[in-house]
Amino acid sequence: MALTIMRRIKFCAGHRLLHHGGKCENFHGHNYVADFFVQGETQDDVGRVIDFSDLKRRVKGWIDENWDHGFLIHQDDENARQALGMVTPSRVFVLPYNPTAENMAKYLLEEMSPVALDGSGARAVRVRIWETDESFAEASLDPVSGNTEMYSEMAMGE
Ligand SMILES: Nc1nc2c(c(=O)[nH]1)N=C([C@H](O)[C@H](O)COP(=O)(O)OP(=O)(O)OP(=O)(O)O)CN2
Repeated sequence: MALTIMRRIKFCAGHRLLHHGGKCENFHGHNYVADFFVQGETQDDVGRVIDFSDLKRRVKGWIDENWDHGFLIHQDDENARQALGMVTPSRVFVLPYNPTAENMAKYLLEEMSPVALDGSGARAVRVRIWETDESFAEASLDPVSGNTEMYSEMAMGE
C-alpha cells in the first residue's frame, strides 16, 4: 500500500518564455502554488510518512532560497541573462529549459526534491505547479519505470 501526503508551498517569481511568440515572451510574474505529493515506505511511531512541518522546511527552504522573489530564466536566453545581470540585487535562477509550469514541476520533481528530501525516508512522486488559479501542470514519477510523466490542464472556458 502506498501512503501519499501533500504539502502546498506558495511563492512568487518572474520569468519569460523564450520563443513563445506571444505575450509570455515579456518579463512577467506569477503567484505560484506548488503541490508536493510525497510517499514513504514506512510510517514512524506517530503514524507519519514525514512530518508536514519537516516536509515544509525542506522544500519551502529550497524555494525560498532559490526561486522566491527571483527570475527563472532559460539558459539559452542570453538577452534576459544580460539584462538581469545589470540589476543589483537580483535573484536569477537559470534553468536548462524554458520556465514553463511543466518544466518547473519537472525540475522540482527530478532535481530539487531528491536533494531536499535526502535522508527523510520520503520521496516526491508528483509535483503540481499552479501558474494561475485556472492552469496547472504536473510532473509525476511512473511507479514502474521511475520515469517522469507530464500532464497539464487549463480550466474549461478560460
Ligand atoms: N502549457 C503552458 N502554456 C503556457 C504557460 C505554461 O507554463 N505552460 N505559460 C504561459 C505564460 O507564463 C502566461 O503568463 C500564462 O498564460 P495565460 O494563461 O495565457 O495568462 P493569463 O491567465 O493571464 O491569461 P489572460 O488571457 O491574460 O487572462 C503561457 N502559456
